[in-house]
Amino acid sequence: MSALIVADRLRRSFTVSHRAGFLRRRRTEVVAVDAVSFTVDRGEAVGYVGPNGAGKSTTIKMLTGILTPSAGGATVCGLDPAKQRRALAARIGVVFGQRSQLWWDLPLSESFELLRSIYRVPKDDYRERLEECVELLELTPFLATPVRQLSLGQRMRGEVTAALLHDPELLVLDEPTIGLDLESKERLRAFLADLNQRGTTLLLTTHDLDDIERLCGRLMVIDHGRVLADGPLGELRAEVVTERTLVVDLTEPHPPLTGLPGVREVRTELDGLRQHLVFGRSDTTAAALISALVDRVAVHDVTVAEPEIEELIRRLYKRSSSPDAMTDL
Ligand SMILES: Nc1ncnc2c1ncn2[C@@H]1O[C@H](COP(=O)(O)OP(=O)(O)OP(=O)(O)O)[C@@H](O)[C@H]1O
Repeated sequence: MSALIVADRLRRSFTVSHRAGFLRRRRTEVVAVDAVSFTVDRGEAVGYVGPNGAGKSTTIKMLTGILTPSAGGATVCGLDPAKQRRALAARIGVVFGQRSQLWWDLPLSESFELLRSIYRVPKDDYRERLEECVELLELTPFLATPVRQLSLGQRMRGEVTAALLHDPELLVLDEPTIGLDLESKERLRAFLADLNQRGTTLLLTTHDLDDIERLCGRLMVIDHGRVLADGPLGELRAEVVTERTLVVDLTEPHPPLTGLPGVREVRTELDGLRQHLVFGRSDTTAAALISALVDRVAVHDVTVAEPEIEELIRRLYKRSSSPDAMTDL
């Protein structure tokens, strides 16, 4: 696999001035992104997450050539975003949830037509791609509607189409599902997952962790301008989540199922009809526990409960702010 994005000690600071007395102002430096390095291979789908002000948008802006790094550098599609912004624009698609690349007073279809000529997309290629987006994102009912009259969900489907008309290798999305209702979110996620399956690389920032669960094979967690964790969701889970819970539904109520090997805690519900067995990841496996269980009781159903992704990220932050905190997870 070849690297499509290489960030090499990317840094960006801003000088902000604030009042420091009656007439005095003081200037301070805010480091938004602090020597961030990573690579993204062709075909990956990477979620870039972190709390407000972590440095996500600033990173994305540097990777797309909107902002120049204060130090370090990046290569995207083999180009330097800061120096070759126009050439890069022809190779990547960018969707900012909060900003539009469409013309507000024009019908959606005319915005697409304008973008076609700006990007000099050959007519046949354009028609083919547009038809595909129109079908998959169900744009037909509002193609003739001026953009200002579209709902947020309709506009976002239009934005994604606009970003794909020139067949980019990489699609960068900043909060693509923000403000959308559940159905629109799901439709957009399904479309993006399919696009990635067919080879388009995705890099997205999001606060909606269902986006990550659904779309991203890899998660990068950033805070205070630094990458705290980087890896597949499953691996990050295994790193910081030391306990799992087997939820067991029995065919009839039973006293707490204590004494099973590796089980640290038992909680019961419904008079013991449902039991939560908390076990150490390194002490036993769900499979071993289930086979020990069926020897003792009649089991109706089992599920393994993983902590929510929000909890996972909270633990990653906690781990980075205090390495000793791992012991009490
Ligand atoms: N143009 C700017 N001038 C001054 N400070 C800025 C500027 N842009 C960003 N910052 C600061 O840099 C830091 C990182 O901001 P950034 O927008 O990259 O974070 P973010 O992770 O995208 O946050 P959010 O999730 O809220 O969008 C913040 O402290 C922010 O206030």
